[in-house]
Amino acid sequence: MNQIEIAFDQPMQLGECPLWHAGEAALYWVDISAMQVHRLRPTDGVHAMWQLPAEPGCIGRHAGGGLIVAMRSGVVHLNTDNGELTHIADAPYDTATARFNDGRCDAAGRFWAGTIYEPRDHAGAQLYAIEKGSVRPAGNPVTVSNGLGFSGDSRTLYHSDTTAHRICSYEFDLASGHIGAGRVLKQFAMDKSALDYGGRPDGAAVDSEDAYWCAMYEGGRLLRLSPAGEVLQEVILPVRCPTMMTFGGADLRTLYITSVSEKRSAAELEKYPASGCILSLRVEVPGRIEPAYVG
Ligand SMILES: O=C1O[C@H](CS(=O)(=O)O)[C@@H](O)[C@H](O)[C@H]1O
Repeated sequence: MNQIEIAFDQPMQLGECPLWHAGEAALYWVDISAMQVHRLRPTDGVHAMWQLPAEPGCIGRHAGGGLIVAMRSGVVHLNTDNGELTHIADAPYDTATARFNDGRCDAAGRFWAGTIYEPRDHAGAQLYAIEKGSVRPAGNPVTVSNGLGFSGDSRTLYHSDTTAHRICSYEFDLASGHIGAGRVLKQFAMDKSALDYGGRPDGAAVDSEDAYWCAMYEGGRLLRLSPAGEVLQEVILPVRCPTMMTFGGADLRTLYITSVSEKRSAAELEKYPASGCILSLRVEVPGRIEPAYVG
């Protein structure tokens, strides 16, 4: 197994949504709690940060340049040249109890963003498709929407509910954006106090062999699952709460992983001093270039 390295050593509070921009050879990600978007050019270490007025749950490349950003308060375009924000869509939920969470673009140029229902007492969150500035709910209600991904042929959509410890796969029609029949890809054990607790599924990325990489929050590991849900590989991490990964580098074989430092115990942070940092790991099978939002 290749060595895990620290790609960016300033800890994020709630690092999420790493996104490789191949055209810029740069890694973007968000710190949700700090209300920031970050960019790092790994070749020369140049780093930039944009401070936002609300928590960004997820980002995608925008075909016109810059990023689409799903913030608690609504969806915006971030001009990464001058920092300007332009409204795309209102938040389709009560911003007092929910915010956008994990998301990514599909190959037809839609942006998919799910929400997190913060009281976490019922499935009050939802996945949304954002297309030409309009937002529509899609898929089954969840409590914490996460793990969105697409197979290479775009005929499968992956989606997880972190709270339910469950990853599902659905039939997907790229032309219409319709989500069809689903099945459970993997159900994880839910007893958080068990000594062998392995964590719950957070963000994900699908590689070019259509394996589903999944960050196991509070599990301190990544899993690589086959399209049938078998565990093909496990990677133990030097953090307990990884949140998501993306494939980057010129060959798309560097996995960049975000993680969390906020609301973790002093003992955990002492044991895992890399908590919140951006980790990287060389892998055998490359990922794919992330599609962009076409507006
Ligand atoms: O806020 C977040 O927290 C969840 C983890 S959990 O709800 O506490 O289990 C994480 O999955 C999510 O991505 C993050 O935004």
